[in-house]
Amino acid sequence: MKLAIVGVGKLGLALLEGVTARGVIPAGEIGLLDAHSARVEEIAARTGARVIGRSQLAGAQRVLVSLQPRVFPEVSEWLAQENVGYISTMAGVSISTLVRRLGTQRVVRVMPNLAATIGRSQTAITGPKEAQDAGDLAFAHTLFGAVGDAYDLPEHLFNAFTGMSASGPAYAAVVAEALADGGVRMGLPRALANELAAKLLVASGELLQRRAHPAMLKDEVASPGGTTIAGLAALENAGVRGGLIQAVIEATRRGTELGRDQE
Ligand SMILES: NC(=O)C1=CN([C@@H]2O[C@H](COP(=O)(O)OP(=O)(O)OC[C@H]3O[C@@H](n4cnc5c(N)ncnc54)[C@H](OP(=O)(O)O)[C@@H]3O)[C@@H](O)[C@H]2O)C=CC1
Ligand SMILES: O=C(O)[C@@H]1CCC=N1
Repeated sequence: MKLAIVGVGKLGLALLEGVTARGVIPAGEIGLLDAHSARVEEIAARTGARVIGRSQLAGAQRVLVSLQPRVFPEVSEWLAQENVGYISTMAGVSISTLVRRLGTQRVVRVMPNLAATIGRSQTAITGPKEAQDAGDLAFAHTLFGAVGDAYDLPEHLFNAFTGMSASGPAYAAVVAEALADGGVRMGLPRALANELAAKLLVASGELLQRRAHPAMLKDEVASPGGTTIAGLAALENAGVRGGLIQAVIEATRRGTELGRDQE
């Protein structure tokens, strides 16, 4: 078994779908372990991966830990195996905590996001020299490179990356929902407003990638004395920029707290 995924929840499933769709690892070489046995049986049947139990973990070359941080202390008792490399997606959980609880230096800390399911995650990766020497870091780069962009990131920036990029799809969802609400408030049908909001976020993201700075796109859209600048002035009055900045600050702080809880 090349990879065991422990915790096949929202992120574990997104990664499994992204990885199997791209054929990085044959589905039959992936084991799935989760608390919800019926759900994971269905996922296994759909993807070609197989359900495994705790006793089969030792047969995995690498284990992807995609559990909530709060369950890690208890779970690490049976998760720890010899000659296995670990890759953790858990927000806030540091390399030193992973090493201590898993009893090995072969640990890689990653931070992807839900866009892995469509091959567009942005994933931060870090790990100690032992993980590099054992090929675990290279494996993580291959895995996450297949489901989006993979970045080497120093560990001290992981919580910031988490608070911005991993939490980011939720912020984008709130922006989309609020824009659609505005459209509905002004008379657009709900289904059309939701569709427009999602598509304009996708298209705006692509336009932003072709510009050196987000302000360039804003300035191109806003005609002097026109509609957009009236809307932008309202956003400034409402403190939307400050709200988004604060969201990243608070999410980053929460990552630090989650890490402290594990010490
Ligand atoms: N969701 C996201 O967008 C992202 C999440 N992450 C990180 O990834 C991790 C997983 O997140 P997410 O997928 O959202 O979480 P979920 O809660 O959706 O998934 C965790 C899964 O693990 C199961 N589980 C709980 N306890 C055990 C156990 N003892 N043995 C086996 N399985 C168990 C859960 O079951 P049950 O529901 O019964 O608890 C659930 O199915 C977190 O640490 C999070 O910080 C990182 C980046 C993005
Ligand atoms: O909200 C969380 O804690 C996880 C980590 C980043 C995205 N979801």
